[in-house]
Amino acid sequence: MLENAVIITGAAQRVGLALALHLQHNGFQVVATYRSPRKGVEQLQAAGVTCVQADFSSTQGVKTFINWIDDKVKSIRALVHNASDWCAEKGRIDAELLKYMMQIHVEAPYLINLSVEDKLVAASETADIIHITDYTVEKGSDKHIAYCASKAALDNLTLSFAKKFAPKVKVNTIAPSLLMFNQDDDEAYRVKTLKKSVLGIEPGAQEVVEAVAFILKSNYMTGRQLKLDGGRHIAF
Ligand SMILES: NC(=O)C1=CN([C@@H]2O[C@H](COP(=O)(O)OP(=O)(O)OC[C@H]3O[C@@H](n4cnc5c(N)ncnc54)[C@H](OP(=O)(O)O)[C@@H]3O)[C@@H](O)[C@H]2O)C=CC1
Ligand SMILES: Nc1nc2c(c(=O)[nH]1)N=C([C@H](O)[C@@H](O)CO)CN2
Repeated sequence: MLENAVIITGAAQRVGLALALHLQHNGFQVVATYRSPRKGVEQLQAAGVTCVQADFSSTQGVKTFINWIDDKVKSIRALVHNASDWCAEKGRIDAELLKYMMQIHVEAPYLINLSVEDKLVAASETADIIHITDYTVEKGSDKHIAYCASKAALDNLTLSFAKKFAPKVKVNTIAPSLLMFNQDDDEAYRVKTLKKSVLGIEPGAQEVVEAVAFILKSNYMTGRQLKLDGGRHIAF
């Protein structure tokens, strides 16, 4: 069974992939979830990461992953809830969209956290849970309403689980604004988005890698947020 595992959800691409490879190369035993085979999964496997197929869009999918952890993992050093789907309303009035956003951003972290408390406490040092949210939690979003509400709920889980799991487990939020554009983001969108912060850059996945590294080394931060937003809150 895996000991002191670092579990990262949705780690087959972009931020999760960069984080998983960094931590694996730095001596941690990483477990990465993915939905569909792709180049990133091959990269992770080549680096020695344990890759697990998991889809959190249903309660059964979450429970299947929890059962895998129960069978294969003795203790957990860190649990990073990175898996996410950035869905916009696009004019839809759709209860299913809100349910889906709450399913993957809230129910999955909630059930997984509650189910693995014993394995977090069994780690050889203080363990960490990290919830990756979004800057828009503090401002709202008129285009990603359900997404933003679900990330706000995820941020609130940080407060509850930090209280419930102290002192053996620290629980914190990383709240980014722009990290990485998507391939289909056009030039006009990129220019507009970069102007939203006073630093005006696309920092890339490394910003989250450094933030996670800080939290893992911290002995005194829990129930708090690291806001990685280029000063977006003071831009206007
Ligand atoms: N990129 C950015 O600029 C910003 C990102 N964030 C947050 O940072 C984190 C990382 O961002 P980024 O790398 O862009 O994320 P992605 O949009 O690339 O998604 C990360 C992963 O989530 C997984 N995922 C999506 N839906 C499900 C599901 N139903 N079940 C299981 N896994 C799922 C996907 O795994 P798979 O591909 O294997 O299906 C995907 O690889 C996210 O939480 C995001 O909300 C916040 C602000 C800005
Ligand atoms: N799961 C994801 N969440 C978010 C993404 C993404 O690509 N995947 N991207 C953003 C944007 O970069 C936004 O922060 C700036 O336009 C937000 N969340």
